[in-house]
Order: sequence, then structure tokens, then C-alpha cells
Amino acid sequence: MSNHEEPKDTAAPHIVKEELIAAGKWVKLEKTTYVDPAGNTRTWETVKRTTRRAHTEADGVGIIALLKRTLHKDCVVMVKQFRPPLGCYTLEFPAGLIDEGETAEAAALRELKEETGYTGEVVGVTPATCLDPGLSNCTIQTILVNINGDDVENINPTQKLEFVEVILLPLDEFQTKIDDLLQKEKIMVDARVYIFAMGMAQAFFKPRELPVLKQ
Ligand SMILES: Nc1nc(=O)[nH]c2c1ncn2[C@H]1C[C@H](O)[C@@H](COP(=O)(O)OP(=O)(O)O)O1
Repeated sequence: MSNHEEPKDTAAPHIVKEELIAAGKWVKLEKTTYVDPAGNTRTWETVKRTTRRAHTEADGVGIIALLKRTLHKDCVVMVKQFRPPLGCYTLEFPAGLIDEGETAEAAALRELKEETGYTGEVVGVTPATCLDPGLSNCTIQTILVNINGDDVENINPTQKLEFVEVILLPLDEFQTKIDDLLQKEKIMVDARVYIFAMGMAQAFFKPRELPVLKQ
């Protein structure tokens, strides 16, 4: 017989109700009433997109697109654009909302083409991941795409969006090049981009760093 008593699951946190405070065309604000892990009833102010589709896993996609060309370094395809909520230019992975009935993979290839002109091939897909869970229920799937830059359709491609600038950054200098951009201009870098850059720098330069080998 065990001395342990199984903990009673009396306080499994859950949502009680969601009340609309304000709604616009693209986003809405709700008051979320919930029971916290200690069993207390509380409220939270929650932002949601109005555009979420019934049968999609996520609101949108982010695209990590690698441009591969003979005799060139592999480059990450980035976009720079003015973002009204921040009031400044941002450096982001290409991204966009998933359309009705569209798969995340199809949305990624469509958005990549629209925003950068490149045609790619999907080589990896994440599950739905949250973006800012203390504020919003927004989710994305990140799609890893390879672009054959030697292919004729990917040589100097034209993109449709007037206000989106395409920036190619070499993968093996990704963090340094972003830091250079930050030095030169007032631009906000998307958190996912900078974290990816730090991960790449770690993988390239310190893959097996051991305390004993540190200078
Ligand atoms: N929160 C938003 N406010 C707006 O006024 N308009 C918005 C919001 N979110 C999206 N949009 C509009 C802007 C575009 O015309 C479409 C599609 O956006 P999409 O290209 O899919 O996504 P981003 O690249 O992240 O803008 O929706």
C-alpha cells in the first residue's frame, strides 16, 4: 500500500465564459472569465483575431525560407515593412493569414510568392504554436521552405507587394547581419527571427561547447 494520496484534481484551470468587450474588422477584445489552478475565479483581457477559420490549426503561417544558389552562401529570405501597431519598420520572416480551406503548407507557398516573388518547396512544418499567450490566442505554424535559386523562376523574381522590401541575409552570418541592420536604422526585429539567429550562431560556432574547452 502506498503512503501517497493522489492529489485531487479539484482545481484544473478552465475557461468559464468569454464576453465581447469590443470588435473591429480584424481583431476583437474579450473578457475571459476563468478558474485558475488554485480554484479561484478570475478574469483576463484577451485579444483574438476575427479571421480564424473553423478547420485550420492556426491563424497564420511564418515562413523560414532558405534561398540556395550555386556559388552563393545559403540566404534566409526576410521582409522589411512598416507595421502600424509598432509605428516603425520591422524585420520579419515572410508571413500571413491562412485562407479558408487552405492548408498551412499552401498558405506558406502562396504568401512567400506574394511577399517575395520566390517559389519554394516545403521541407518542414511545425505544429500550431502560440505567439503572445499573455495577450492573445493567436497561433501560427512555421513552415520551412527551400528555394532553388538556380531555377529560372527564382532568378530576380518580382513580388506583388509595393510596400514590402525583400532582404537576403546569409545563414552563416545571420545574427551579425541583423545586428548591422539594427546599428544602421531604426527597425524592430521580430522575436522569432532574433531567436532563430541566436540558435544558428550557436549551431555554427559553438555546436559542442564544453565548459572545460572555454577560453
Ligand atoms: N490587425 C489587423 N488590422 C488591420 O487593420 N488589418 C489587418 C490586421 N491583420 C491583418 N490585416 C490585413 C492586412 C492585409 O490586407 C490582410 C492580410 O494580411 P496577411 O498578409 O495575411 O498578414 P500580414 O503579412 O501579417 O499582414 O489582413
